[in-house]
Amino acid sequence: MASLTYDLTLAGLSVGSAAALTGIGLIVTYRATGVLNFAHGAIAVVCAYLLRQFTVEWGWPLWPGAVVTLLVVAPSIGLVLERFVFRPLAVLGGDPAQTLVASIGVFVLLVGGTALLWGQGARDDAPTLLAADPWGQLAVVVAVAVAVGAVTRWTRFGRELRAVVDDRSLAVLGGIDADRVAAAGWAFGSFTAGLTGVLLAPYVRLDPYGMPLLVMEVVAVAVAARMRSLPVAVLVALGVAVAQSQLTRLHPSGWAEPLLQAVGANLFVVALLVAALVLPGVGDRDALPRTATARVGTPAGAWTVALLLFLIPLGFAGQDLHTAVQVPALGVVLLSLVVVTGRGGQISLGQAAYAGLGALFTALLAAGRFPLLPDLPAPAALLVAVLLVAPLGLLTGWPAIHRHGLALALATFAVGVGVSRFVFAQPYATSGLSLSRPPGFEGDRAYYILELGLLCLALLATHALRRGRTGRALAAVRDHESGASAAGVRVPSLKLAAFVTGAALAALGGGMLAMGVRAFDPAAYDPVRSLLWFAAIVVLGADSSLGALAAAALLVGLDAGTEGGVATVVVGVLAVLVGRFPGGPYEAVRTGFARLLHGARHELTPAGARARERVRAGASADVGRRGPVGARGGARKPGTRVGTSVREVPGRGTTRTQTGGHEPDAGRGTPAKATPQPLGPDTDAHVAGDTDARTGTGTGTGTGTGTGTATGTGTGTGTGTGTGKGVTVGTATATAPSLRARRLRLRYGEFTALDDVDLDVLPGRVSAVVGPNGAGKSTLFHCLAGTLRPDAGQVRLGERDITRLPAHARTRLGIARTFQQLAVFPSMSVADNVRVGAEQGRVADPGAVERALRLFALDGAVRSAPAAGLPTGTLRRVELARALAGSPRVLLLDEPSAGLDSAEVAALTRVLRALADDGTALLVVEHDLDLVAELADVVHVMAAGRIVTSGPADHVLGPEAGR
Ligand SMILES: Nc1ncnc2c1ncn2[C@@H]1O[C@H](COP(=O)(O)OP(=O)(O)OP(=O)(O)O)[C@@H](O)[C@H]1O
Repeated sequence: MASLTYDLTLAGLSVGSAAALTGIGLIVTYRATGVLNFAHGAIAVVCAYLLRQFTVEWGWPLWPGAVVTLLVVAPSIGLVLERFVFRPLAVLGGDPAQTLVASIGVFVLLVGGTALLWGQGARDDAPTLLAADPWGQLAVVVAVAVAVGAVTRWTRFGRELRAVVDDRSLAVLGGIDADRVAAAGWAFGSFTAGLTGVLLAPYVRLDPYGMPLLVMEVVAVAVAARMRSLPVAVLVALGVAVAQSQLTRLHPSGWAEPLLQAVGANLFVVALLVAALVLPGVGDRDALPRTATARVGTPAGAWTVALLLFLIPLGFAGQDLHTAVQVPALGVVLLSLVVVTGRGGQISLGQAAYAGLGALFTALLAAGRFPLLPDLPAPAALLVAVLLVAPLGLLTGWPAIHRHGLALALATFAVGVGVSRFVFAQPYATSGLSLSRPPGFEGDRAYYILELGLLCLALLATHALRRGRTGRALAAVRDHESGASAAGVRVPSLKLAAFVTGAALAALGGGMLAMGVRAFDPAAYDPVRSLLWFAAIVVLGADSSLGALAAAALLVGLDAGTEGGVATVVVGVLAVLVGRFPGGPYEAVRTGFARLLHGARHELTPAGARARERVRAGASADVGRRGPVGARGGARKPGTRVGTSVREVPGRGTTRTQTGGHEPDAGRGTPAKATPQPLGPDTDAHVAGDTDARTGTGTGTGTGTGTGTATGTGTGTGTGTGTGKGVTVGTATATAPSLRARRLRLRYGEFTALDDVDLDVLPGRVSAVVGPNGAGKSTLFHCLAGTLRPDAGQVRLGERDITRLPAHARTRLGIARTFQQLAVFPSMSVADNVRVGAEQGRVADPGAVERALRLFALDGAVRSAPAAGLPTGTLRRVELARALAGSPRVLLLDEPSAGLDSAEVAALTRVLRALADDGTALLVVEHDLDLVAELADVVHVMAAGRIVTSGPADHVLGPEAGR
């Protein structure tokens, strides 16, 4: 027994050494470049094939072949990738999601290239570099780990590496050549990949698809080491491998046997699931790159052309028709990615799992082998399978609630690999499950027609989900998750819904694929497919149903028309390039054609860009018009309010009176509304008018006060003489509640950021929080907005305790917010940005969109321009309009003047003041003391996590402030 233990340990150490090498390579590349190299396994396979080519095919001696493979080819692959794929991306801004897509592209490209060059079949004659005896391999691992540790710790290069890892931009400013460090990281990472490949190849099947996946399964080792510690990676690799080896000794009988066997054979997959789903996410950064999810405009007539192209196969016969049967089915699978990735912005590298489950369940149900369910006719089996798989979408949907970017990629990849190993690779699934087509549709032509029908249904479902309220909410989540949450979108449930719908569509497509070939083939739903499909949908227009159809046709057609692997290579090349072209490949092709045909780019400028240009022109004119208002407004004395109004809202029993001030130089300003806007019948609306928000020129009377009376029934009258302050934004809700914080405490580790903070944000008042950097202002703001939960204390809205409510729920109660860093939805038009706020806000008020647009002068050409690329001042207005469109009762503004010029600040001040006059409770966190003095009724000064002073602005800031 002792010797068996010893032998199994040795076997485990041998596998563990290869895993440790992979872990070391992944960590070093990640540390040097910030990229988790998904192509690591593919590089390993390329090197293994190359060594075999040198030695077996060309008859080279082993060691020269190994030296060329490992010391020349492998590092060169890394250098080429760094120079031509990842360095250009770093130059463009180093978006981690873009590099993730590129590394998946490299994976797909290398796997496809390997299949093209060496065929798709497995080889079992790979040369053995080191004997199965693990000691040699272990020695290599230890030597590599020690060398990396020594270089990192004691050499100049190591210091440079650490500097780049800490802060790349700072390191570059300090004179360090970050590209050289990255190149070295890539070269070393590729060397370890090559070494893993040639060491593993003799002991596993050398094939283009299976082996890269096998190598990538051990990414768990690097994740468990938090992409940081080499000793932890080596220990985890060896530990898991030895445990996996020892598990083969256990032979329990009964139900546990297959489970234990599956776990024993796939302990690295279990480790991957734990590392990706249970441990905190690594590299938890943003979602997908914009180019990956950019809405691709559909050229006129494209759907007609697509329809005709999809009808062409009806004229095919024989093998061609049989092949064509795969296209609609794959189209349905890819539509699932349009929902999840294209519209929802969620990375999903596990979609093949859902397609495979759909196929497997359909086959099992039709064969009467599904537990507890009777055998069903094929159509019913497909339907039930879809219903059963849909909730399993939570497997990836749940991790997506808290994970983004790389962490979500790993989680979904882990689920895909887990399902593949623990479900698809089990005897019941691999023992040849056949599947018949529905009666009446047995022939390929008839079945193709049935598929077209199902594809149309899937297109309709996708269309419904991408249009309207849900579609806008999904796009908002994709564009800016916190912004969406602040607008009131229920982000977690929407993500779950996207993944569940995606799983259902994938299951439908998977079942159709299986019926097409009349069998369940586990290889057709391999996790590598997930990567290929994801890359295909990203490069061919993620947020485009037409793109999904094109991708399906491309994947099936290219492989059928040429050699297997060509489609993979094409998709890989496109995915590698996707980050290089702003707007994605379509835009690049379109621009290229435009240049070729007309020699001028603008001639084919899409409508959105044209609108943007119009808007830019308009925006500058607009700012010009605002100039005088800003200049005048900025000079107003503190403590005085101009443009006073008296409003009565009998219906609500509210009377607020503000007496006006003196405007010393208002003569240059905007003429006031002589007659304040009567309130409409909808007295609940906060945003009722926009009389002169956009006018900034003219002659005023210099001084004066305005009065206005409005009734809740809309019959109000008003009189006024102007000072130019006449922004009327609607009526206050008489019952507008206060937002109150009591004894808020929050610690970041040992550091106390909030220490017993009390704060009241009252209706009709502007409260401001000021203080030095690090005082705790933002932390307090986040506690009020719901993005942070205090350790102790309470936040109340009126009588309601909202301390534990998330941000979107607070928005729906009427607490809107804006962000210091703009949080607009760049792919959406200005009007749609505002519409999201109206649809998800406190009250669904269809008129609120137009009112908010008018109030912020966004109702001209700018309304239909995509938000991406608009000037900061315009985007601030968009964000405010979105916040107001939800009819908030409390408005929280985090440094609202950031990025605005003085004219824009003055215009903003006017609108905010009017909102407060209208009954909204405003809280402003602001560094600009002039603005605070101009605007705030009450100022709270924070220092070291406490509110140290509170009072009227001129008391707290001094009478000179704001002059
Ligand atoms: N996530 C965090 N982890 C640890 N410390 C944090 C975190 N966020 C903020 N802090 C620290 O808490 C303190 C308060 O930060 P906060 O951002 O609330 O201050 P602030 O007054 O808004 O500063 P600024 O005006 O510079 O934005 C600071 O010392 C900051 O370094």
